[in-house]
Parts: sequence; structure tokens; C-alpha cells
Amino acid sequence: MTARSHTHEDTPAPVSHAGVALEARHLVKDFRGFRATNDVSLQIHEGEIHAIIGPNGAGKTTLFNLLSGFLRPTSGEVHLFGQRVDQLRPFEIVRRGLSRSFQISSVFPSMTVRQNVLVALQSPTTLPHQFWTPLARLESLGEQADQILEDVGLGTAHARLAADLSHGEKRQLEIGISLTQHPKVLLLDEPTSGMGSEGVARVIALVRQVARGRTVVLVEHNMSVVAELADRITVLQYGAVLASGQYEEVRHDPRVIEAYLGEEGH
Ligand SMILES: Nc1ncnc2c1ncn2[C@@H]1O[C@H](COP(=O)(O)OP(=O)(O)OP(=O)(O)O)[C@@H](O)[C@H]1O
Repeated sequence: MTARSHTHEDTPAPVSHAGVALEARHLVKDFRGFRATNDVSLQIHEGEIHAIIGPNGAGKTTLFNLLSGFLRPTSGEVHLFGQRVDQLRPFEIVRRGLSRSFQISSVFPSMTVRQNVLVALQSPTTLPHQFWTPLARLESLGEQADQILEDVGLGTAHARLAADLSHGEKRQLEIGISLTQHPKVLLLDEPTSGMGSEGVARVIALVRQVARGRTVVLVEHNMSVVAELADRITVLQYGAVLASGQYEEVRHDPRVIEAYLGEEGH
């Protein structure tokens, strides 16, 4: 335990939904008898960067899919800003302020970087009431697209074909595409996967940038990225929450060291 660490007793129990952006309550997901998510309850606080970690097969992706509406829970509930969302479809959850980064499949390789962002901005989830002003809409979309590309560090790459982007740049574009939905809560699935140290450093800076004024939840295998970015972490094992709390607190938890962090030399 270090000076910066906290104990469970230090952390006041939340008494209401105030300050809670996203909440899982006793989530269960069974796949033909196999329990991939086992009674997961967690609270993501507004404005925090929260990392979900755990060994391979621990259920991180399944939890992401449950939180974003891509899977329906077998039982349990998901609440977004105090409202139940687990029975909604993904686009309805997007409209309520939660967006997730998509894998490379959401990027159109034969279109330019800017065109990819424009197409995402034209999504009806973003512009449901503006069909009668096509010219004004296009102009406003162009400005928005350019701003998003600046925000994700692709301002000078706007005219390049998405197919020609490096792996890291594609991840930047995916995050940009997520931002077109104006999310209050952004879910990032392994944003640094497959990257070298330069790409990792760029993504760390990018996540910090997009986290301003937002809540970010990320699944991440790279523990130095987690240490760098996360305000709090939740550790999953066998589909259940093994530990949750401040990074410094959780990383000293002997069960966590045994299950996961020990392997990483932390
Ligand atoms: N559609 C499915 N049908 C059956 N089993 C599934 C399905 N999706 C996931 N699983 C199983 O659920 C468990 C959790 O998988 P999940 O992908 O959520 O883990 P993860 O923590 O994201 O793993 P990784 O770190 O390897 O990506 C695994 O045992 C997986 O085989």
C-alpha cells in the first residue's frame, strides 16, 4: 500500500445516481450454458477514465457488448445516466450519449479519411431532424469533420485514402468516427492493440484529449497504458469482478497480482 492508495473504507459509497455515468447491476450473460458475464456490478463515474482489465477470456469484450447494447443480458441491468438502457438497441443507446469505438471494419478503405468522418456524421443517429436543409447541413458537417480530424490528430491526413493509413492512424480514425456521435461516454476496445511504442504514446495522448469533458471506458491489455491513463480500474476474472477501485489500490490486491498483474511485472 502506498501513500497514494485508497482502501475500500476511504471510498464513500454512492448514495444516488449523481455523478454516475454508466452502471451495470448484477449483469449476467450466458452463451449456451457458458456464463461469460457472472453477476457484474460496477459504476463508471462521470468524467473518469476507467479501464477494464483481465486475462484472456475474462469477459471484457462481452461486458463491452452488454454495456453498449450489442448483446442483451441474460439478466441484470445497464443504466446510463440513471436510465435503464439494456433493452434498447445500440443506436438508441448512442442517441442517449454512449458510443463505442469500432474495429477497422467500420472504416471504408476506398474513401478518404475526411469522407469516412463525413459519412459517419450523416448518420441518422446524429442528424435526425435536419433533412430539409441539405446545403447548410453539408457545410456544417464539413466544419465538424475538420474539427474532429484535428482533435484526433489526422488534420493533415484528411485527403489520404483510409486504406493507406498505418495501423495506428486507423485507430485514430475509428476514435474520430466514434466522436461523430457526440458521446458523453466513450467505450474504447483495446485502443493500443498491435501498436509499437510510438503509436502507444500517440494513443495515450489522444485518449487524454478525447477524455476532456467526457467519460471514457477502455479495455486495455497494456498495463503501462492503464497505469498512465486510468483513474480507476475494474479487474475481471472468469466473467466476474475480481476487484474494482483506484489503480494504486487494486494493483496491490494480492488476488489481482496472482490473477493478472503479477504476470506483467507490476
Ligand atoms: N458468442 C459467444 N458464444 C459462446 N461463447 C462466447 C461468445 N462470446 C464470448 N464467448 C466466451 O466467453 C468468454 C469471454 O469472452 P470475451 O471475448 O468476452 O473475453 P475477453 O476478456 O474479451 O477476452 P480477450 O482478452 O481474449 O479478448 C470466453 O470464454 C469466450 O469463449
